[in-house]
Amino acid sequence: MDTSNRSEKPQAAVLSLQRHQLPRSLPSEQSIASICSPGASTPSSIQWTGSPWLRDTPDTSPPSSNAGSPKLEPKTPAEDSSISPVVESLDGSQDFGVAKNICFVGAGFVGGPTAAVIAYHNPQIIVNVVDLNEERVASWNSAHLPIHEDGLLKVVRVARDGTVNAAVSLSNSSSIELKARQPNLIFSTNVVGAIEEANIIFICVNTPTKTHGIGAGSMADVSAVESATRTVAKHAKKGAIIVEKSTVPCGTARMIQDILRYHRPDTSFEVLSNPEFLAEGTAVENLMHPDRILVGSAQRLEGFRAAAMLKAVYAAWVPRERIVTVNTFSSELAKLVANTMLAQRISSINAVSAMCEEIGLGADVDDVSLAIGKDARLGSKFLQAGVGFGGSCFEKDILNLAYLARELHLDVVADYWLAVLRVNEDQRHRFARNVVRELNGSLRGKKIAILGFAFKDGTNDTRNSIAVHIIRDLAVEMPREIAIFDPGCSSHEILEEVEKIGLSSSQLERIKICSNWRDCVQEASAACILTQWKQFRGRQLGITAASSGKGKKPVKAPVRDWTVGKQLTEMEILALEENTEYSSGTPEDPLKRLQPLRACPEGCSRCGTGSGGVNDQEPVDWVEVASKMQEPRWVFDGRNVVNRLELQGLGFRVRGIGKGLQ
Ligand SMILES: NC(=O)C1=CN([C@@H]2O[C@H](COP(=O)(O)OP(=O)(O)OC[C@H]3O[C@@H](n4cnc5c(N)ncnc54)[C@H](O)[C@@H]3O)[C@@H](O)[C@H]2O)C=CC1
Ligand SMILES: O=C(O)[C@H]1O[C@H](OP(=O)(O)OP(=O)(O)OC[C@H]2O[C@@H](n3ccc(=O)[nH]c3=O)[C@H](O)[C@@H]2O)[C@H](O)[C@@H](O)[C@@H]1O
Repeated sequence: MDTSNRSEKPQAAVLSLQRHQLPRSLPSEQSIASICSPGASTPSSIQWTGSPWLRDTPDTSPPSSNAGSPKLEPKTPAEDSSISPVVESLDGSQDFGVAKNICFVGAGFVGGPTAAVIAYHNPQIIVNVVDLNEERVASWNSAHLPIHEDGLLKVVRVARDGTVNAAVSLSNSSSIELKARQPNLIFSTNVVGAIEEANIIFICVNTPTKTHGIGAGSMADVSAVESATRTVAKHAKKGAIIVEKSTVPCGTARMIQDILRYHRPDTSFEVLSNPEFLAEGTAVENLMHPDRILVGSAQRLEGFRAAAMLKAVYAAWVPRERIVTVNTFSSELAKLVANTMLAQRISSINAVSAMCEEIGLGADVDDVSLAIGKDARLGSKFLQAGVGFGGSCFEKDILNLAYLARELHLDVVADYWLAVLRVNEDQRHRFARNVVRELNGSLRGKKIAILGFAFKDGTNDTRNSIAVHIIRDLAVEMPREIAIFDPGCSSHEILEEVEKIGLSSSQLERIKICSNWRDCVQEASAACILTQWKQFRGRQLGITAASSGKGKKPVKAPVRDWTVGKQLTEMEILALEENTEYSSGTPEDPLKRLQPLRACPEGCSRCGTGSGGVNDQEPVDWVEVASKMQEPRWVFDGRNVVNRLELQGLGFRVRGIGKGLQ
């Protein structure tokens, strides 16, 4: 990587960057400086190729043509975060308007569930969720949602389909009436129509890492945000509030504002940052009980008003003290930092796991996690060692944060964040190397079973799964077969990801996707557990082994006299469902208020496979696995989910993560 241009950067720009005052213009071809730290070893996939904020010639092009990261501007005194406490005093019940119609642009993993939960708790607000992807929208409108998340179907059914009148008999022989609820959640491809109606528009589109051009492999591609914003700019009604929900580089709210001004110079819009912190697999739980809701606004009266209006939407179910308001840049930065620091904990414990394995002498990373997690300053979460973190966000957000650091000439800081990724990459390679090494250095003629493809349990999301990286490493060894089974992902989702990793045709044809664990392990020499699905712990092994530990939180609804004839909130109805005795109904619908499930078209390919296209849910029977696998029956437990001693008792050789051999 060429670093020679660094000294040619305009000194004024450098100084202003140090004061967080970034020039607004984009780089010309000639002035693009490589920002790779001299001598720094970055992962091979990460190349610092451009500096989108540094250009000494004025940018005269319309904002809509600016590709790549947004531009940052000097803060005005009014935007100083020190005055943000003002927002805390605005509670939305004051004269700032009340949202009646909300639009989500982007019905993905975040847009769909977030819109559904907002609609669920705000029956008086119409929530439109729009997407360009017709198939996805059709799926949201069916009984088979495109996303597999616990509890999501019920939330969607209540808001999308409405409910029927219901009566509940209480144990004190009184009863209460639950009035029917009208539908208020609509999924469609009518992007323009929904934008035109909305008071609040959430932009919730994808922001992957750029794959080509300046900043390829490191910088966030905000082109979908730009494109959605252009549509919003053309069609939003006067006074609509635009909310940036996607995870974006610092300064994107300003870019959105620029696009809005360009298309609608005579109308002023407020842009808020409201990043999402849900984790896949626990999306509904996280949305129902968020640790915090973060709202970033411009630090002026209109910004505070807009923030207050958004706060009022969340306050329908989130305690006000959990709704944090800051300035827009802090909010954008906080999201990237949160993900990076969560990933950093995983890399830290995975680095320890590598040491445990090398030390030998029985050092066990799970013991270390347990011991350090008891320290209240460290806490016990995100200390589960494993085969590394996957998913669509951690890697891209770390790259995004490191890119910003590099832009700010903070090379040591950038390298510090990138080390989190380097450890993660190394953890995956180490795992694959160990498989090959334990199988005598060659996989030729051998079958390898992959148990788990989703990047974590509880989701059908296969994007950037850890499995796919390990499969690539193993495929190079030309095994007879690599068989993959995941209880949460459909075969086409798995195949789509596998096809992206650039395997040769002879490597690809050795990969087989199975719909149950029996076929997967049949005649395999080794089984690799790559996702922490509870089914993999096995029938014999109980449910006490390390797991993702998602307990259902008790519903904290205010206790009051149920018989008072006021319409109950959904939180209160949830509490009622948990606390009343009922003689009929189903666990999902104890009060019998749901509308019948929407009928599928004849021959629906997803009927019978569960709501998320889910495969065989039967727990793995390790006794049976032992009879099906071939010697030497290796189990490489990349998630430390099985009971090693019990499996060894069944004749398996077991290698976990961070388990020093005794
Ligand atoms: N997946 C996750 O768990 C989390 C994701 N995020 C962030 O949220 C954002 C969205 O992520 P996902 O929902 O996972 O992405 P996704 O890819 O599942 O969904 C994005 C959707 O936006 C649609 N879209 C793109 N351009 C559009 C346009 N102009 N008009 C209408 N629809 C359009 C796409 O068709 C797609 O369905 C990203 O910035 C991500 O980093 C934040 C927190 C959690
Ligand atoms: O911005 C995002 O997309 C989201 O990214 C993560 O959520 P997510 O990636 O869905 O799932 P996590 O539970 O964070 O798991 C990420 C990866 O880390 C792994 N992990 C997690 C925890 C742990 O202790 N060890 C570990 O290896 C998981 O198996 C998984 O592969 C964050 O947890 C969310 O707060 C954030 O909103």
